[in-house]
Amino acid sequence: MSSLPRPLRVLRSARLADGSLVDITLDGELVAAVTPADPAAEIDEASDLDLRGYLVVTAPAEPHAHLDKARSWDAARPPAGDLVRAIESWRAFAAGQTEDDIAARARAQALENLAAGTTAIRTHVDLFADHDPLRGVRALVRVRDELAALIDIQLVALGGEWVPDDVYEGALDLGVDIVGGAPHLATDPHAELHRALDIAERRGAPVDLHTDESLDGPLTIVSYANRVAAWSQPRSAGHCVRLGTLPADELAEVVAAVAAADLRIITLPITNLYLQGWEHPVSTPRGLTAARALLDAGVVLGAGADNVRDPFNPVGRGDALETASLLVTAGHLSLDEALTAITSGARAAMWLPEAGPVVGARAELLAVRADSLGEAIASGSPDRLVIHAGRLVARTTIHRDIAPAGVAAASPSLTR
Ligand SMILES: Nc1ccnc(=O)[nH]1
Repeated sequence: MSSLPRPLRVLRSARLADGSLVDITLDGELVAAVTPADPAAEIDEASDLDLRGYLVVTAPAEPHAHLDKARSWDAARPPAGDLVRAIESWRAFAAGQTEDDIAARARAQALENLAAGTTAIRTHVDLFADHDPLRGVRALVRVRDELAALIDIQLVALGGEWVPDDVYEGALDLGVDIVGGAPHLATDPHAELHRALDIAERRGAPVDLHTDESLDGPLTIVSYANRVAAWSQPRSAGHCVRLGTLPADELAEVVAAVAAADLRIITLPITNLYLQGWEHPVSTPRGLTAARALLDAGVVLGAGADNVRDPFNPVGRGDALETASLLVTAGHLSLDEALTAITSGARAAMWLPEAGPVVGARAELLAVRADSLGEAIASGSPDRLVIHAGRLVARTTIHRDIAPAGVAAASPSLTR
């Protein structure tokens, strides 16, 4: 068993998103103090970090991943196209995938996300329709437990109408945390919605459903919101791209029901901009939820990447700053709103406790080399330090001392 990374004591001279320069004092897994930076303070190499030149934000969380599918694009060789095509390609490929194959890809993807600053991931795991429906679940339970010191992983059982109740229950018995599903894909979407919610209710489990992932298909989210409104257990809805194409009056009613139920929404711009709209070659309507209307109604909005380099999406870097950048360009969110969606919004959509550079919050922090939030989101510098539970768990380094003078001069963020 390898030892845990060292606990940190003080992060010196970090810039926050509001522009202030601070020292951040940690106490175990929590932030104990955030005080104006003291440039004269001694740096203790054993327990402090010198963060001059870095912006420090709450570590991103990925509220909706499919680690079991990640990194299968090259081997699966799917044709380009929409959601139905992606599901078929994935199923054909998954038939030949062992528990070890799935675990290896999932582990590699979780570590790529971690290196980019993500310290919590909620991943859906497919329940298969074949001879061994739970091999993906066993693989992901293993990866979650192996990486527990580095990253918090939540597991969602992703079934469909082909998955009997006892397979869902088997996944929960193996240690899956959350009931999932994709009712909009079923022949009777409302019956499938209520079946998933019945299982969650029976088990007292949280629920996180793929919801209305199409531009013009079924609308189930109002029934979902109404059914869970009085629940005590956590509930979230991913995708919700159907909301993005509703007329304003209908959208207002939907958003009101979602807000009243404290149903938390997870938007997934990278994958949904790829998957939806193929049937419209000109002025393609794109797959994004109604982010502005949801935020204006006070709904919790988290943002993630969804699929990474698999039959559902050939691209993606496992980097939440890429998601934030798309929220600015495709979703017209402000830089601050985009940051919130990938950090505290994503954590709230996962029903995780508050984290970030705030007294009393969990010490989940990302330091990225940048002078401002705009620079961090725009440049996505790979020069990052990642802190999970008060410990340094990942660090990428550019050797500035040996960078040729011309390079340093041309790129101010390479100089100290
Ligand atoms: N967007 C997605 C829908 C269903 N399954 C996936 O892996 N991705």
